[in-house]
Amino acid sequence: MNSSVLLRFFKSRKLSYIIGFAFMFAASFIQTLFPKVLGSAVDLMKNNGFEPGQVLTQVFWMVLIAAIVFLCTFLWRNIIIANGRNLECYIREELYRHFLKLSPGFFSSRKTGDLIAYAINDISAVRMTFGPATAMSFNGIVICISSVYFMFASVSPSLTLLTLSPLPFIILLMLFSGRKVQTRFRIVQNQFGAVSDRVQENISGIRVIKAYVQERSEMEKFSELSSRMKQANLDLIKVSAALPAMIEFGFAVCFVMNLMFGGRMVLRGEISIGDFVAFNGYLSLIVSPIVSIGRIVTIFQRGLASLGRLNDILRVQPEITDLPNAVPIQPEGAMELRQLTFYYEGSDVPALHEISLVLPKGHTLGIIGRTGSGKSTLASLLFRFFNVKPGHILLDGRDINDYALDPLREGLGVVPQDTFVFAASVKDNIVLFKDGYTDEDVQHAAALSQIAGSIEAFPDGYDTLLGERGVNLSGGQKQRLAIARALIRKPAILILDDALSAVDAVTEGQILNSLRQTRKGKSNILISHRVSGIMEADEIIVLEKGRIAERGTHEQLLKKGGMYYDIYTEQLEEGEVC
Ligand SMILES: Nc1ncnc2c1ncn2[C@@H]1O[C@H](COP(=O)(O)OP(=O)(O)OP(=O)(O)O)[C@@H](O)[C@H]1O
Repeated sequence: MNSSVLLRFFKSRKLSYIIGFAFMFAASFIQTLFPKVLGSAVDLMKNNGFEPGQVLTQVFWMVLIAAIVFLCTFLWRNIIIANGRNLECYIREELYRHFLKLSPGFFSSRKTGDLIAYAINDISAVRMTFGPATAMSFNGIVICISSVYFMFASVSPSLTLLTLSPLPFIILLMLFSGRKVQTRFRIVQNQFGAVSDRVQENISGIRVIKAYVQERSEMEKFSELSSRMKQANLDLIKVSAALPAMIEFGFAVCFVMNLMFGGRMVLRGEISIGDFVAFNGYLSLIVSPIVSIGRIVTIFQRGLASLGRLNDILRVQPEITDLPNAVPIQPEGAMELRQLTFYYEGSDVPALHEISLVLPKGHTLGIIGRTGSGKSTLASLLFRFFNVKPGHILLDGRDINDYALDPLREGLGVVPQDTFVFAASVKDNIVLFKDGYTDEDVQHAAALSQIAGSIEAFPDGYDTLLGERGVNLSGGQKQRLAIARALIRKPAILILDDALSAVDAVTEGQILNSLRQTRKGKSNILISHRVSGIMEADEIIVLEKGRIAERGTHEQLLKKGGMYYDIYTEQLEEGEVC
């Protein structure tokens, strides 16, 4: 998938790449004409009674060469480097699109920090490889080949061979140290990952750390990680610092050899002084591309490693997708579960076991049960966050797997246990960045969920920023905001997953009252630990270890005197039921 992403990108920008590389070729090649013209000018000046006009012509050529090289370099840099940025943006969007397609199970098995690293570090490494590093390689190859050609063809083959004889050693040395640098660099990167993971985890869990007075021990662990990272960096510097010095030494040997052997050839009249100057110019021209080889190899190694990592991620297939003949319609509100059994991956204990029930359109189902009894699992199966075999969940008589995912989820509304607040305005948090809702719709949804008063007390009302950059909400306020978010969409089936646990009994009553009045003809599934949250439902099921232990209306269940009755009396004594 990923190589085709690269190919698709290159194909879509074929023309600009061809133009960019043409300018780059022109710049690199024309640059190598400069030492030759300089040499000719020196030869002209050396002769007695030289013609100033002839020298001026050479000067003109030199200025023209410099101007063309400047222009071509400016153009190719703009085209190729800009294409690198476009590639980065293209892959990042592909990756993000892919992330959005992946099923929740994928995200629970990966670290957030790792996924962020894909989107930032790896994509940036790929950009460096297929942008600047590729350009530098091409540029360097053209400069080196044409410089060596001119040294060989227009100065002296024997001098070229002699002077460049240290080059293979320099290149071998660079490749050898490059590998060492690469290994040590990988250790630095791993240490960096460990440090940033720790920082991220500690910042997210700062309240737990403080509450359990863990600051000192966390600091000690962090210091150890930080020292390891420092040591890894020092080890890297030992190799990387020696490399440029060794390369410079190698080139110094080349220049000294040119001075010795080239100088002798000038004295013997085998080459002109202008040739000697031109030769020096070519030698200077190839220094920079050859010095860059090590860096380019490192960039390529990193880029290819990152491309491999991205490939692995992009190859992960979303577990939950539309069937080929999926129907693009929203459910209308009737639900039936037939012998629904569900195991989480890797678990041999069913989270739900042979659940059968019917929820007619417009009815309300209450689900109560102890923690871990399977309540939230049932809610997440309705959203197809996990796959269920055909025939076990039916919506309006149609198997849930036959629905296209988007309309299915658009027809459902959920208020999950853990409410997520985006770093955005209150209004955007309610409409979820969708157009098409009026201010009145937003205010109405907020009023129904009993949050309007709190919002209006905020400095900027519905425009108040929430989350990291803005106001922090209490647990109960967050829950009510999430209820407004679900209500505004007027879903055919509304699922409140313990969504009133953080509000007081009076507010809970008010919200349930609003629901009864505004959701006539629509279905609701109320999941709660508290009897008060579900007692008015048309049918209540009591879940116990994934099975339906009891079912009926509130009155029927009380009469039964079973588990529901026990929960009710327990909560009555604790004052949780009015
Ligand atoms: N993603 C998951 N992977 C594996 N097991 C899970 C996962 N989510 C829940 N479980 C397990 O499935 C069982 C049912 O969990 P579920 O969250 O549905 O319970 P619950 O009734 O909603 O609990 P609570 O009232 O505490 O929210 C539990 O044993 C739980 O450990």
